[in-house]
Amino acid sequence: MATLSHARYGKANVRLAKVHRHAEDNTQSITELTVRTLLEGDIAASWTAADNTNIVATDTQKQTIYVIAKQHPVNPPELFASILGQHFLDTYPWMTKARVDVTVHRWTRMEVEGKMHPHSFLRDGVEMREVECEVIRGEEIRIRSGIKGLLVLKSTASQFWGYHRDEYTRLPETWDRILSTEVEAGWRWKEFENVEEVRKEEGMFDGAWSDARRITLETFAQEDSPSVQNTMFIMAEKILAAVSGVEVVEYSLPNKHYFEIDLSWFNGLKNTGKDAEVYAPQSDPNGLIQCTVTRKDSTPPKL
Ligand SMILES: O=c1[nH]c(=O)c2[nH]c(=O)[nH]c2[nH]1
Repeated sequence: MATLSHARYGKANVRLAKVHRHAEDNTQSITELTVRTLLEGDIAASWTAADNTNIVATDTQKQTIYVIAKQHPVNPPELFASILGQHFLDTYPWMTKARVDVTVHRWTRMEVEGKMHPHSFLRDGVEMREVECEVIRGEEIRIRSGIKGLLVLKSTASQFWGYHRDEYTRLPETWDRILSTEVEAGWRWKEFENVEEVRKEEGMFDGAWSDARRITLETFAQEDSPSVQNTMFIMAEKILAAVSGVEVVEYSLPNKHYFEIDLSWFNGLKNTGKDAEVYAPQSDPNGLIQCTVTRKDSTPPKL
């Protein structure tokens, strides 16, 4: 006989935008989100016995997302995710865990004739702010925040040498190369007792996001990088030093290679080493370098 060992379900890719009207200065702002909810609890009978009694339809979950977004703040996304997750547990006593993932899309205020425009925005890049949140009945609230899709490149001050060499090695050592990556960074918060505790600490979520983003960009730009590995570790160390509520920092960085092109076949044209100017950007394959950096002596949170 087979057993259902795990089941959860919900609505993914729920898109919503909320307009904030600021009466004081007659400006508006907008927050655009993609939300995913996943519920767990006493729901197995739907899978194993075709009994939907305890199934809160995924359509109901979607409608709930809209209603909660109307009734509560959607910023910071960590608080919105906690409120939504707690709502599902409060409303449906047979549910034991609500997982809520929120992606915030960029809308940056337009500058028009040298002034910030009151209600017009532009999408300046595909970078996203990410939140994963688990609200568990009788336990704590777990939150992981992050950045995705932040594409960066530096045209020098990146090296890679001293690595293991054997009969499979073709890569030449380099003391000057292009370095490019699409930043995926995440930070796991200490656990929160309840939504009230998340609300109390509301201000630190935006602060952590802007610190992590600033540290990532500054370190990338300023360090003469000996490897992606070392650069990402320094970024993570700095974030842990800057943001006290964070216990773990994770990075996942693709190494988006830019190959030198040997043009010596063309009348001895020099285009390698210190003469390199024209490069071939590679879409694949790419290096992929990941790390988890934990505050010393801390118990890492579970999410
Ligand atoms: O920063 C790097 N780390 C590596 O592990 C690696 N491997 C590689 O081929 N190039 C690079 N660059």
